[in-house]
Amino acid sequence: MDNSVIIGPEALPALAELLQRPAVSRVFVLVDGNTARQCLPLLLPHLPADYKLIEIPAGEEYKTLASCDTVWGELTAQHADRHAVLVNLGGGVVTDLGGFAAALYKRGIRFVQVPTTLLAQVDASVGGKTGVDFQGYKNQLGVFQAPAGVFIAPKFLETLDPRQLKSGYAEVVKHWLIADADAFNTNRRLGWLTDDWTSIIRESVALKQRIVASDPLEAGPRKLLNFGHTVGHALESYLLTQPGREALHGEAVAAGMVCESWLSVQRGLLSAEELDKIETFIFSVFDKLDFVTLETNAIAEFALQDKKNAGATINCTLLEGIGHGVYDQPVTVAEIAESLRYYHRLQA
Ligand SMILES: NC(=O)c1ccc[n+]([C@@H]2O[C@H](COP(=O)([O-])OP(=O)(O)OC[C@H]3O[C@@H](n4cnc5c(N)ncnc54)[C@H](O)[C@@H]3O)[C@@H](O)[C@H]2O)c1
Ligand SMILES: O=C(O)C(=O)C[C@@H](O)[C@H](O)[C@H](O)COP(=O)(O)O
Ligand SMILES: [Zn+2]
Repeated sequence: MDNSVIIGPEALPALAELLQRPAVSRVFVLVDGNTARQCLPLLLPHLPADYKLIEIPAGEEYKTLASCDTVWGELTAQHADRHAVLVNLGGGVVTDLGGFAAALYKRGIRFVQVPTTLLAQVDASVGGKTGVDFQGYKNQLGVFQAPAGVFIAPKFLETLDPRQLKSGYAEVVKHWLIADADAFNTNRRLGWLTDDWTSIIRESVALKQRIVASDPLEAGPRKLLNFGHTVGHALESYLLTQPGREALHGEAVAAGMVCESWLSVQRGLLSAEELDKIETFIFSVFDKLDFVTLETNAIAEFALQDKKNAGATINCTLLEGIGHGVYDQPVTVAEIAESLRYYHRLQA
């Protein structure tokens, strides 16, 4: 899968080189309303003069088939052929949706990822998972499809809102918790703010690539990358149904990691001391998500649609100690609801 990940100032010149190849008939650039204004100017010098822009509205609520319709409609109106390339310039919503739309248009055109949020640079642009939300369920429709390249310019982060930066940091912490205890322990002492995002991105991408290479289609070890997401996606999906209470993906995953760490303690896999370290670090970065005890059953039921499930069994990724994820651990809706009540009782 996408072995071609270029990180640093050389990323956009390398993209320009790819787009100039004779095998590329046309270049389309997918943006959302914010990346059109704040990221496109940095990319412009690296695009051919005759590129075409396709814009969708910003936000998770637009990660839908309706937005794909916009993309497919524009590609069709412009007579895009199979040699066209779609450049996805944005956060995880644009890279997930753009990759999915490209994979389906005329049974597949090439796409490249130019991630502009920390979350998309450390996680969403890498590994070939693409998709959209459907009927309120996260990434319910999607395909595994490798991009023709991933071009990561950390400079894009200069315009990113701090809340979005933190959201991306949750996936970095996830990578440490499942596979790198040393990095977790070092960074929890240093705190989350850094002036060297490039190193964090390089290490996170390398860690994710190693896991993806071992299991690109998520039959086994790739499920480690879903730590925090059984509960996190349930929370994110539930809160998306509550106007004004939406959580960012990373915020929901951060809460999910606390809940799933607690479940790991209940299974005897993780010690109470380790849970305490995880909670202390997570709450030093993230505010607690706001929900009430009465809502926990409704939230937990969203996990019945989790993609790791087998039949009626909800399979969760848990921690067998910090730095060691373990996948396919059955949990029940009642246990998930209990973990949410534990989270709710915690003092942030
Ligand atoms: N495919 C995967 O492996 C994978 C991994 C993790 C998350 N995801 C998905 O990614 C999505 C979340 O991605 P996200 O957090 O990037 O959200 P996002 O794409 O909604 O971007 C967050 C916000 O930041 C704005 N933005 C983007 N880049 C900017 C920049 N440089 N400066 C200023 N504003 C900018 C966007 O317009 C948006 O408003 C979720 O849908 C999640 O499910 C996918
Ligand atoms: O790359 C993966 O594999 C992941 O699980 C990464 C997750 O951070 C990401 O949110 C992914 O989109 C979740 O996928 P899903 O299969 O649970 O929808
Ligand atoms: Zn995620």
